[in-house]
Amino acid sequence: MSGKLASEYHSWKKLQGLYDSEYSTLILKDLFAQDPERFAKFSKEYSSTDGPDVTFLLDYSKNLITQPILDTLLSLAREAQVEEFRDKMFAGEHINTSEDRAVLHVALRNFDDFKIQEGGVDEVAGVLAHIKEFSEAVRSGAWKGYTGKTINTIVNIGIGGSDLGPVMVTEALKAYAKRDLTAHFVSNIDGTHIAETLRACDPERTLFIIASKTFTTQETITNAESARDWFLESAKDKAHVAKHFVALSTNTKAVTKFGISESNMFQFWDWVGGRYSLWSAIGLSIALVIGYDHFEQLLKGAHGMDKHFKETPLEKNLPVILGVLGIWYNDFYGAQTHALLPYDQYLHKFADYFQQGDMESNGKTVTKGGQRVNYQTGPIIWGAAGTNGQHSFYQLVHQGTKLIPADFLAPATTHNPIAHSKHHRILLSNFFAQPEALAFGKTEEEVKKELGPNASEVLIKSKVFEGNKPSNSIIFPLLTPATLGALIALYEHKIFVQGVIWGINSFDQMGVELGKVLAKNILAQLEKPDDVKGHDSSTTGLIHYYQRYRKE
Ligand SMILES: O=P(O)(O)OC[C@H]1O[C@@H](O)[C@H](O)[C@@H](O)[C@@H]1O
Repeated sequence: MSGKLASEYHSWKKLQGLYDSEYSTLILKDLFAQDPERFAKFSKEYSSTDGPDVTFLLDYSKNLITQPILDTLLSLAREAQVEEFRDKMFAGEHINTSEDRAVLHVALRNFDDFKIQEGGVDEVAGVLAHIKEFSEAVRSGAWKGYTGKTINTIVNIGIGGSDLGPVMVTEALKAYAKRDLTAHFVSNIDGTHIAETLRACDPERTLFIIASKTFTTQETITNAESARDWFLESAKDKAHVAKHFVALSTNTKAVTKFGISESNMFQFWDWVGGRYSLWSAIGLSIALVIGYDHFEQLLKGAHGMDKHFKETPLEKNLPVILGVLGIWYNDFYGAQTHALLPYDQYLHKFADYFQQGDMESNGKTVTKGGQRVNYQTGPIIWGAAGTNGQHSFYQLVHQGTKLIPADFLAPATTHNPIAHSKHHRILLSNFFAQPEALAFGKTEEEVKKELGPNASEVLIKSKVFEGNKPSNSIIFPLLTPATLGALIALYEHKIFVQGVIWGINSFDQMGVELGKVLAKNILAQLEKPDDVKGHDSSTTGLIHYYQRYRKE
């Protein structure tokens, strides 16, 4: 972020010119026909340079680009000082300017490789050791509940970044899970969430993990208090809380006030953003479910990607390539959304996770310098696991009027090769087929030939696929903890690159505050109709309607 609006950059203007003059000739079918080397030119294999072996292929050849367009997109990244800002992030500079904070989730998975200056960074190893010791004690059965029984259930109580990362990763790495330890995740303030979860829990064998960076989040604290009340109905003595409640937080004072002792608190620091916190103490539930060693592999896989992002020239830098391709569609093609489509059931929460990761980071209208942008910023992120999506929303992606750039992800091999991997081969055939269909479509001539001479004009038209829909494909050998770590870090850095180009602060989240303030005010007015004051007629009418049915 050089203080300019992105649209003021020379490369931005050049891209607009390229779009205007070449848009109509950017036809994937032609681009592939013209250049037999297109796949070789526009695909890259990632291989980690240290730590656990991670490799994957990123194929970005099915994008509406030529080499000059990609070069100009990379010039834009350079002009926006992506490299300088990346280096500032890794150096611990306070690039989260509105909150005057460093942005150092990379320090949580650094293992002493990069030199990072910031208070707390030297405590990371100690917290990891605490996570290791505690998770091993619980998993081995050495940690006992208040009646001397082992723990067989964990309940992570958190929301947003204190929930979505652990949920996504524990689902993604279920193949590595300890099967006799059940994990629940309670996030919603709706009492149904905690009530239904507690029905499945035995107070003598349940560990509650209260995950909250601030330890002030209304949903989390209310759910935690209800869990504690439920626990004490059986345990009676408050002293037993120590064996069944731990906290993950930056706020020691609030944690101890809640009744959790400091020795059962896992610390992290204000330079860890909530949506970047699964690598921190917030990952305790992950370590409990998959074991500390696998958790460390996850971190090391991410570190490998950090190294790639930090040290690779922009032309070969995968997060940068994904970032600028996203800008091309978002800002020049006018695409509103971006779909994440993993062909892996284990990754069924991947898009949910990056809804917060991307949309809370880059859903901003004002630059770091306080100017209103005159271009689009963060896209709407959505998606679902393949092949389920094919039977629901793909119709619109293929034949609707909207351009939806998509990323397809899949493992070449599966943890569950049932029926001699028949399922997996069918899954992968769809993973290969969908981007092909999106890119190349089906012409009217092809449809006519298929339907024969008697087909009606209307039927023919309805079966045409215009194609020319862009996508990236990412294929990796197997979904291991280290591979998942690298993939998450890939997307984190993509989001970073885009935020720098748009000139926004990707690391605050002021936009979630107003609703919280209004809800607090309304909560105090819910009892009596006469208390309802200061609202528009719609809000007042809605609250009055509720009051007709209100119960204790
Ligand atoms: O971990 P905490 O402090 O309870 O916060 C949970 C979430 O709270 C939300 O309000 C924030 O927008 C998220 O970024 C955050 O992850």
